[in-house]
Amino acid sequence: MLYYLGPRGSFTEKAGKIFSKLISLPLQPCSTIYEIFENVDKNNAYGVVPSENSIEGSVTLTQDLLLEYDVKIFGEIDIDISHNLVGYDKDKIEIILSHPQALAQCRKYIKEHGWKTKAVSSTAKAAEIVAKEKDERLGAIASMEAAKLYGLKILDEDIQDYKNNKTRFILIGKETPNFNAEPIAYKTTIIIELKEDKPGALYHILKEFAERDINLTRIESRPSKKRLGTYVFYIDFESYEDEEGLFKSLNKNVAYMKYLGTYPVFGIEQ
Ligand SMILES: O=C(O)C(=O)C[C@]1(C(=O)O)C=C[C@@H](O)C=C1
Repeated sequence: MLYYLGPRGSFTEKAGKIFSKLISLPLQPCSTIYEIFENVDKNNAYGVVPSENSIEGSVTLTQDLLLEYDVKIFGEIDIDISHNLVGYDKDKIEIILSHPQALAQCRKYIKEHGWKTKAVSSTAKAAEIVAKEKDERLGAIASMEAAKLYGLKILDEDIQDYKNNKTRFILIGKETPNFNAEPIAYKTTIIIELKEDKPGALYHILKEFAERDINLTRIESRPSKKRLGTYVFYIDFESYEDEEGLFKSLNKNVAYMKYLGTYPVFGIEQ
């Protein structure tokens, strides 16, 4: 089974459909990202979750759960995200419902109209609620598919604050799946915690990558949640032959390291 953030018509479903073809598994909707991680971990299943967006940055819940749960990343895909205002009548709208990431990606547009906002579990859930409530004062930010599925009008198209909007989705699981297509690249993700807070501590980590000519594609810090001002670092890098050698050297300078996997990146036509 391949779990995704539902209901039907969410952007995660779009990514889910692609992964579902790639690993030949049926899709099953979940109502939260938490529920996806739970199902993947308990049922030895797969899940597709948003990991970062080109406007709003990290999906922080996904990042935190990658550290908490015993799951690995097995694939990655970037999806074009075009948000739409959906509902009944634009002039009557007072409150906009959507996923917090979508509300943030359309922050300027919402502010220009002076609407209030309400965060819900996904863009498709927002459309579903607006359709059920049949209240003209409500609008949703959602996909065109969601508008069609839930019988709402598309009142404005492509409303995100920056046009070239993309979200990166990852495939999570416990065991390496078989893919029936060729990737465009391979990547590795690790999470590290520095040994001590001293001058050059992060430099000594980054030096290991620089000396081996490894291209980092992301470095991001999240609070360690142990003490204010202490962090864990999420590092993505392009595939490298001698990972064992690299990890051995890194281990000398880190208090903790979690390997999230070396996985294929797919570039599927959308
Ligand atoms: O709400 C949805 O449709 C989702 O699939 C979630 C999500 C996200 O969490 O980033 C996915 C893509 C967009 O960036 C907006 C929302």
